[in-house]
Amino acid sequence: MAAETPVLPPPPPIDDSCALFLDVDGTLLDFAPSPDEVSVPGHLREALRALHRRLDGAVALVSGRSLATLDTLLAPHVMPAAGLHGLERRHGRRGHRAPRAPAALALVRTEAERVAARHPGAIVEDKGAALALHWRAAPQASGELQAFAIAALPRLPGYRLQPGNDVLELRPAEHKGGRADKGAAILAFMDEAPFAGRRPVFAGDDITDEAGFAAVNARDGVSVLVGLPRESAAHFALAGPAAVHAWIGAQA
Ligand SMILES: O=P(O)(O)OC[C@H]1O[C@H](O[C@H]2O[C@H](CO)[C@@H](O)[C@H](O)[C@H]2O)[C@H](O)[C@@H](O)[C@@H]1O
Repeated sequence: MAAETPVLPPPPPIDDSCALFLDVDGTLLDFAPSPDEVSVPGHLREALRALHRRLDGAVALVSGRSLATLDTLLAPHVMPAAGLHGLERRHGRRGHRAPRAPAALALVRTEAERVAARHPGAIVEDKGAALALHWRAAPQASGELQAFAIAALPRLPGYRLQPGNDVLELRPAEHKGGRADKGAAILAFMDEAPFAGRRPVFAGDDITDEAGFAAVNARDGVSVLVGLPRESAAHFALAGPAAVHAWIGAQA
């Protein structure tokens, strides 16, 4: 008989010694049929602003979205953030840009769009250096889109597949020869004020968030899996974005 997925306890309250790292889709925001259809509730903007003040600025978004998209979603609030699963990072004047897209990616995108066009609701999201093939609103496209991405991978040297929630991405594996994942991004923030010296806390829902969980666990931090129970390195769990909003909105 297969071992049951353990039921994880809720995370402890966020206190003033924490450095808080937050995934976006599926953690702060409810999923929508397409990337452009998400909505950011007013109370969430307020909670993020209040936390930013309370933790002396030690709050960052750690997302698969691009920094430009995160800024648009949260405008006018501009937060420290890592985008494209750690391929880009911004903290004031520090951080690094995403690598340039190789010329071959443009042709791969055009071909992916042709595949997606056969399935109403399927979406190709151009994120610059990364390309995401979405099937949330077109589940029947899942097999064809995944097969396309797997077949296209050898045409993009240095790229790898990034699975996610009803999505498969083609993305650079590394950046400037170094690790480019959510864990590396969190550790880079933790080397900088005002994050340094605090206890890292990271909440996320997806496979890409596992690298973040491992990073905060290694620093005796708090790792929070959001959503349905599954095998994970996280030590704590919350049921979904509404529970995350209540947690980050509560005073320790
Ligand atoms: O790391 P995250 O901040 O969670 O970003 C992961 C991906 O999120 C977006 O896609 C997901 O959310 C969409 C909107 O709810 C949904 O339609 C899609 O099915 C999800 O996979 C975003 O579009 C991707 O670029 C991010 O990598």
